[in-house]
Amino acid sequence: PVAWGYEGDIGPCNWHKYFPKAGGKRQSPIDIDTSATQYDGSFKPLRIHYDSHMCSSLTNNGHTFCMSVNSDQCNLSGGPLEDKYRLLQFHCHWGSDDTKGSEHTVDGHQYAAELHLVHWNTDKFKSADEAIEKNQGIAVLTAFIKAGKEHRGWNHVLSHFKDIKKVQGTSTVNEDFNPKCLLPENQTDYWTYEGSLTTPPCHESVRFIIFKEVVEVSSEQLAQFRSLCVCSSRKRDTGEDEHLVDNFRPIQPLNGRVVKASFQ
Ligand SMILES: C[C@H](CNC(=O)c1ccc(S(N)(=O)=O)cc1)Cn1ccc2ccccc21
Ligand SMILES: [Zn+2]
Repeated sequence: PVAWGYEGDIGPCNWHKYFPKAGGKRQSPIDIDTSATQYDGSFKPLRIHYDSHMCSSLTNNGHTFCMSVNSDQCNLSGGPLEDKYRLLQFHCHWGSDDTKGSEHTVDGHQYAAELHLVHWNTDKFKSADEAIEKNQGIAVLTAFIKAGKEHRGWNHVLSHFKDIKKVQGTSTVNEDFNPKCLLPENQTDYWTYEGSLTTPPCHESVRFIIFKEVVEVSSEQLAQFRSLCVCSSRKRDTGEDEHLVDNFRPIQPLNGRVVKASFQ
């Protein structure tokens, strides 16, 4: 597989050379210009049904941490979605300090981090690997994260980070954890638009649902995101680990797409 990253020759400006879809017309992330969003009164309530008795595994894939979920009881439907989607994994994007890290921006404002809960369309496709590259195949519930008060739910995930500090590290998470606790309280106000995977191969298969309410975690918890290492144990010439930070893609052209709002 072709190596890609977030800086230098393998960075986002060159992804299109090996991953042609990265140069497509409906790429993500984007800036949400709230003065240009269109209210859509036809959306039904979002239905987010997750159970917490699901065995999951947490991995450092060298680009982010990924909590894989293998429960067929974690489903998403309603809102702008025509079909039923199943939770596959969740992960985050963050920066090297609290002033940057989210992928989407709102009126040009970038948050400290962004949570992606990735679901695949079980009505239209037989597997996640098929859905990942097809239109309407993927739905990503998205929450912005800012530095503030401690988030106790996040500690259930962060407590496993010491096992995945190095790339390809994996840890099994078998506790009574429901990822719904990572979402904001207000789940009726969101923006939604059709985009792409924000990492190569950047398939244009994603409907983003982005909550307006921002989730708070403490600065110490944000620092734990940054404790992950991007390389195996390759030391930089200065001898210290290379940390996994600034794993957010720059915003992409809207190309005439309209961002819908579930609220006025
Ligand atoms: C893409 C897939 C690996 N990438 C993702 O699953 C993924 C999910 C969500 C996002 S985000 N940040 O937009 O939420 C980004 C990437 C590998 N893979 C699996 C099947 C498959 C088929 C062809 C090519 C690659 C394939
Ligand atoms: Zn993501």
